[in-house]
Amino acid sequence: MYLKELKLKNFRNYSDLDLTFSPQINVLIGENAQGKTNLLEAIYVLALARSHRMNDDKALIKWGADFAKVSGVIERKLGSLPLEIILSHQGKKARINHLDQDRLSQYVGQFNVILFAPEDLELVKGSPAKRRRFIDMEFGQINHQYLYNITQYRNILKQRNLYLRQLKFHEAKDLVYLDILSDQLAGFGAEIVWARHQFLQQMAVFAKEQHQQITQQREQLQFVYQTVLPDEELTDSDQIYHFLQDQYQKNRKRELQQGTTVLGPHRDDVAFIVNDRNVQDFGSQGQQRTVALSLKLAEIQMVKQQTGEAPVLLLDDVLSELDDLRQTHLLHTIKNQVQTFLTTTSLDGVAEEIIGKPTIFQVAAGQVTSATTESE
Ligand SMILES: Nc1ncnc2c1ncn2[C@@H]1O[C@H](COP(=O)(O)OP(=O)(O)OP(=O)(O)O)[C@@H](O)[C@H]1O
Repeated sequence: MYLKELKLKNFRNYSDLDLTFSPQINVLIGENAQGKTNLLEAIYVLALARSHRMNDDKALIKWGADFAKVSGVIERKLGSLPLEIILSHQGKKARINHLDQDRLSQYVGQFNVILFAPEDLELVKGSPAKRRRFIDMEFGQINHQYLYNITQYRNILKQRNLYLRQLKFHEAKDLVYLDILSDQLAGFGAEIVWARHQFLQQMAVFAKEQHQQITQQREQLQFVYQTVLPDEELTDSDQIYHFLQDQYQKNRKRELQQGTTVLGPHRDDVAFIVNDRNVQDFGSQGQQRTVALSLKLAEIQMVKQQTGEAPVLLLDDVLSELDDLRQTHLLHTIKNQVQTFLTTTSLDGVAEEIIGKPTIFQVAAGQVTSATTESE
């Protein structure tokens, strides 16, 4: 799939923008703070109905404006698809083919994007929350049910934690209500753990292959999913459900003392093992970066496998962070296969023989001009 057209109205520093893109490589070139990342963010918002850099949608609305609109046309095997996201101070609206969508979990997944930014290079050594978010955003794009379960889990977890606090401070005492919440949480939690287990197993195969190629067979990458039960003991969602229920009973005293839910998929993590050692603790910065790159490339393959189409790749100033070997591997893998948007302040140092003849856009102070493509 690829993004053919993008229109922005009052999005960040863009008042009005209307662009048509190449299905291959699009380079957004400009000085710092001109709006290159804002443009990638708009594409991300069109795909996932939320920003990759913040939770507050209001920050996306141009200062002083009442609303922001991002619309685009996606070309897929089945034809063109218009998508639209409208953000206002009252909330957000999503439209597929000009029709309002009631549920954002239904909207997400029409347009698949993979974003790779310098902060992703921190994925391996960053906090577990970053890795959970990575799994949720990537898996959520290709599985509506997963996204729905995550939303439900978060809502119930919030209610349950609130209720545990009330019990802790003796503002409530009905333990039957706690049982009801525990049962609901165990239900959604079990589905999430089982889905993550399966997703990570599939993704590990692709990531291992990518990692081997980048390191010229020197390194073996493995994933270890760290959840409520050891990875190898997970058999199905029913088993996890009963296990969680049992654990909530066993930990009741502790939860009442702490006033919070002490276990469940909201505490999950994943460890990346290279040649039998955890890269988070023992890997060099270079090895950690290779893992991050292998993960991103594995995601592209996952989306392709699940949807039958390649996603769109957004590279936010990341090429300059990769050495020649990794840069070459990345560009070779995407060449002629994946529509790519790449932001940079300069193309100097980017392997020209691989990047080929991209379509270039100049970005300056919220204005984008199409520079002559080198192929013309
Ligand atoms: N809601 C908003 N309304 C108007 N302008 C905004 C808004 N949010 C951010 N900006 C402006 O957008 C600009 C930043 O753009 P962006 O983050 O896309 O930079 P960039 O071109 O990617 O630069 P860099 O290379 O430094 O990452 C800043 O000038 C900032 O003031």
